[in-house]
Amino acid sequence: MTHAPAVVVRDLHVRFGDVEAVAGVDLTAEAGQATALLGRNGAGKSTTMKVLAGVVPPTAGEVTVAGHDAATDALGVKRAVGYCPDVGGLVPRATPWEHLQLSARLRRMPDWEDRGRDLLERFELGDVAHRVVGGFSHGMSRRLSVVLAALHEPAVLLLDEPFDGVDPLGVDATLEVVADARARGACVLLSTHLRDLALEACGEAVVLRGGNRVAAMQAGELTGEAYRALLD
Ligand SMILES: Nc1ncnc2c1ncn2[C@@H]1O[C@H](COP(=O)(O)OP(=O)(O)OP(=O)(O)O)[C@@H](O)[C@H]1O
Repeated sequence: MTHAPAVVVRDLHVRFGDVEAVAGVDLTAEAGQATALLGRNGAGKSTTMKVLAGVVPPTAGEVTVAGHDAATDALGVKRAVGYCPDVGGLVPRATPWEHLQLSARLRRMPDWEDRGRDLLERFELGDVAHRVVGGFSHGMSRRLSVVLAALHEPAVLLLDEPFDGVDPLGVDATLEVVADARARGACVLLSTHLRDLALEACGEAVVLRGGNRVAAMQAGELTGEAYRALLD
């Protein structure tokens, strides 16, 4: 029996006014796989992630996420994914626990509390579970964003710059979340500038440049030299 890949992107274009943020990206990712999205500032990684999360519509091209067409079924896409955006997404006056409550309610999750508590502990946010996030450091906010993306064990986990400003324990907790997601058969896409961590977290790598995919390979093949050559 054949199965459809968890994520299919064909000739994706995203335009914001005069800016073509994504200019013909192709990407396929399977269940149980983790794929790193790499590329210089402005290469189109976050915009591609936003389309995969169902929060920005494709201007042209074909995008299917867990069987849902991003152009016509953005709600279906949102239900299938867990998304850690590159910035924002948190309510400054709410606590981590309230963020979890809201997320669980929106997704009609029964019995989420034990998993929520466990994730907060793994990301060392247990002690601040009832403190408003407005005063959180950048790294603490990033860690909470990963927790929120992972809470409902989504079919497709999208982590946009999850390591940005995060300390080594937070990095380890994030790597563990990626490994757990893969082990239960989820598809993971992770954008980062950190080649070493991309290699550690992911088996596949895709490099974007100027809104185009310039390479797709096994992560192990992405040597420092190869990566630098692809960025130029
Ligand atoms: N809402 C928007 N309006 C106008 N231009 C945008 C918008 N979002 C992104 N862009 C532009 O699209 C291009 C790609 O941006 P994107 O954020 O996807 O890149 P990135 O690879 O994630 O970069 P970084 O590594 O700096 O986060 C950039 O030129 C950016 O300025």
